[in-house]
Amino acid sequence: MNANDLQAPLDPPQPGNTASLDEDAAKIVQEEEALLSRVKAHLATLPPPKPAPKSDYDEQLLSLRDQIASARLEDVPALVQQMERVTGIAAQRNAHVVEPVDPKSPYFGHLRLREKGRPDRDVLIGKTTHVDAKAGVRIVDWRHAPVSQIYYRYEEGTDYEETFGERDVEGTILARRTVTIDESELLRISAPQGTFVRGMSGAWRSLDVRAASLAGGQGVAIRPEDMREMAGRAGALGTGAAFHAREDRHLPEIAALLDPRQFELISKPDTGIVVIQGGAGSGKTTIGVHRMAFLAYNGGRRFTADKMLVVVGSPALRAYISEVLPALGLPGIAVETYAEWARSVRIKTFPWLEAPVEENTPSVVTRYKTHPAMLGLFERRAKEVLEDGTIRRDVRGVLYFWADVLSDKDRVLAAFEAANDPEFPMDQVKRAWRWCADRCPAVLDLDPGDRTERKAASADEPEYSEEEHKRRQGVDGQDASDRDERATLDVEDDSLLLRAYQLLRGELKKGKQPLLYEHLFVDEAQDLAPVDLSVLMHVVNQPRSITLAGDTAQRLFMDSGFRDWRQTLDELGLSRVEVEPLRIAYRSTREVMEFARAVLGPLADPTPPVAPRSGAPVEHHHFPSQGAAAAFLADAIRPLIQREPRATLAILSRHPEQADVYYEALRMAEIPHLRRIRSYEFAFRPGVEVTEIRQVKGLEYDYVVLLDVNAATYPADDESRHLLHIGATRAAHQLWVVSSGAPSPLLPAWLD
Ligand SMILES: Nc1ncnc2c1ncn2[C@@H]1O[C@H](COP(=O)(O)OP(=O)(O)OP(=O)(O)O)[C@@H](O)[C@H]1O
Repeated sequence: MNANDLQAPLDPPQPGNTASLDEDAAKIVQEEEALLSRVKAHLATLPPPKPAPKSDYDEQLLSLRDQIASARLEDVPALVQQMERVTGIAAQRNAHVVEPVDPKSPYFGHLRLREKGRPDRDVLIGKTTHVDAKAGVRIVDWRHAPVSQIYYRYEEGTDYEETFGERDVEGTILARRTVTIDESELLRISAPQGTFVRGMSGAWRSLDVRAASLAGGQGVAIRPEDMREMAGRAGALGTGAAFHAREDRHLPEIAALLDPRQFELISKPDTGIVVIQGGAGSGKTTIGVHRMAFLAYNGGRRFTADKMLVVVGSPALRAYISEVLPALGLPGIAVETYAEWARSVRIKTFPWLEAPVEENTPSVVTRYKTHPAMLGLFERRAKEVLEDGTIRRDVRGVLYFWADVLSDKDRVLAAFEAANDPEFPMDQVKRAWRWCADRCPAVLDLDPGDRTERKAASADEPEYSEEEHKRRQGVDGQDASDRDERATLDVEDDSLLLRAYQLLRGELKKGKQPLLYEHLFVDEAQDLAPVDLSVLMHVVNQPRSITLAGDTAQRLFMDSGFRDWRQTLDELGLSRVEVEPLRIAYRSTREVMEFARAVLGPLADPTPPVAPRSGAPVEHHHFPSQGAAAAFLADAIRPLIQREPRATLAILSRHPEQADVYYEALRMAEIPHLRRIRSYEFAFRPGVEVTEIRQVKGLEYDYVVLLDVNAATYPADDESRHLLHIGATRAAHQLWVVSSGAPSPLLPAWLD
């Protein structure tokens, strides 16, 4: 074969078992089978890949050089990019070998292109690049920009214009198909003409039009949408949708399914801030991690794994995405919750500050410390003290500054009066100020090195009452500051201290080096305060490359200072950054999304999401007591587990005590694979998990039951609305709502 072989029509198709398909569909299947046979035959001729020694990439580079020598012009950029990537990876410590093409699943996309004056050619999209012009096989990594742009942006039958290396190319997409190849077998083809699946017997059949549009959520697994008639009867849990589901329920790697809008966000320029506002299940996490893969591939040595940070909302979400990062070629990326990250950096920055963290911070104090007015005050005061030189420039000076700003009554009151926040009236501000004025000096006294100095400067301290003084001095008259109970930090102080450090001293440090990442992805950003985001933005190297993803409808920390994206971006000085909306809800069915939107009431986005899949109606089951509800659930769950052993079911309550009651009842009913999740230790495998809604943020299940959706548990307030919305949108296929007392007023009237 020569370099032009891919331009020739495909080998005569092997006759497949396509009897039930019409002529056009059969032709498509036969073309794809022939193509796969050719690729398989070629891959079988390759020597088995030798694991390259960790520090030696010469072999891979030599092989790529040989491929380039015999490649066609338009293939050269992909190969050069792969070479750069190998070189870049080799440069990292803990380097990993670039994977060869996996013969079991060599590609997931097929483009047939026609360019002016050239014969037609086939380009396959996969997870790594392999071009063998002689064998007529051209597989290109999905992250390789020009080719992937054609794959993701253009539809079959449309004309395209792209730049390949130095060359502008115009052409037409003759065919654009997404294929599922597993264990070297072609199992599914999605094309504009239809979706064709191969059954167990080897016979191909066409999914009906409705089912064919239901792509989503399960990665390469085949969804048994056409099995829906099996189940979905009212009063039965389970729709049949989880029958063939994946065993592993971590976030899937779904490069094959990305839609043009998602790809647009993933492939945004590597510098700049991309802010994604998308409803539940619209692919925010998916985009964040795929964008990192894209940057790592295209950004050369800048975006190596050790230079990227992912900040997630909970340990559960960290576990959820843990498997996809290595699968995307990103092993070793740090994934942390903000609280853990901030705490550890604060401890490293202020190692001598051994203040315990307060467990019962009043909500007014949280509001005070995370309020944008406080961030503004920190920024203004830092500028002033730096200008007038009234600040110690060492790390201890940062602590003084923090204490001073938080407890300077006049300035604080002026700042909050100017902010004029109706949700934070001045009497609450004063209460919070009192807390700080009380505690900050006690924290300063923890620093033995500075205690003497503190006493000398005591004229600046907030005044203690005589009683407090006595307590501080200890009843025996000795200095008892070491055991002053008020010498605690609130969780929110981590951010304030870190921000104060940045404002006064510049970059945070990792050892002696600046703590700087090249890319930051923040998921669930709506639960971070502007000050948290500000700290994070300043640990990213210039020119900044950041992805912020969040959903205002899923806010859980109502005191966190985040109101909406626009306001938060303005507060961060990012007024010109666009908020990128995502509209397609991939995870949940239309029925689930309708319910989830209804419970939001006035908090819902005026533009409803588009949910392409339809499924079982949401059902409300009302019982007089928790016992009766639990007995009913046990009866519904047992057959579900028998019918669909791969299903995942979440039974979600608002409070842990409620989850305990149902868990105990289901345990006594001997429900198999039952797990009570108390502290984010999710299994990501089939079974029944009983937990609280807060814990499942960001995760997904086939089926969800919301427990005790009673008026007493979910009154008509914002927090209840957000919680119900989050709980409901964990469901991919079916949602039940159970009440065991007077139902919540948030339930839509149409549910009964
Ligand atoms: N283009 C797509 N086609 C099919 N499935 C998709 C697509 N994009 C995302 N998904 C799937 O939709 C589900 C939800 O994605 P993801 O978790 O990224 O959404 P999210 O916006 O972060 O959700 P949440 O806000 O609820 O945490 C996942 O199963 C993901 O694989």
